[in-house]
Amino acid sequence: MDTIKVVCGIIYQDGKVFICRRRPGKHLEGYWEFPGGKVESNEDEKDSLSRELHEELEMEVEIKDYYATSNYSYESISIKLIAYHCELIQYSSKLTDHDKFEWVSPEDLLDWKLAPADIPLAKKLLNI
Ligand SMILES: Nc1nc2c([nH]c(=O)n2[C@@H]2O[C@H](COP(=O)(O)OP(=O)(O)OP(=O)(O)O)[C@@H](O)[C@H]2O)c(=O)[nH]1
Repeated sequence: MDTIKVVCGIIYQDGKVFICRRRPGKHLEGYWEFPGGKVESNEDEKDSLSRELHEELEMEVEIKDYYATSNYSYESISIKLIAYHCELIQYSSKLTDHDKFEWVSPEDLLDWKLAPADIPLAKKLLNI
């Protein structure tokens, strides 16, 4: 089975975490996710995360430690979602692939309709 490697950021500001909702027309539209995107072949994961956050959100972060990896399998494809802790430097509120964003308390994360591979990352933040 093919595996898609995706990187995402667990981005904090004032104790809250950034999530955004995939816009209509996108795969997984209406689902919330930690932002990021596909890692291109031969691309470093952190470079990829910086690039995606800049392209999709005009967001700059300081990428900190590796956090965790979540694997999720569909019928014909698997997603390997690799997460890094990040600290926000700045963002512009511009959205391209998303139609909404929120800063949420970690304990409220599971109240949002998260994409399937993002759910274990949210649970790990809550130690459940
Ligand atoms: N974060 C996340 N991504 C997922 C999950 N399941 C899943 O298929 N994906 C896919 O992983 C990819 C994430 O990369 P991306 O954000 O660069 O995707 P995209 O749709 O903008 O890229 P594309 O326009 O090249 O398809 C998407 O194709 C997304 O649909 C999931 O549970 N969480």
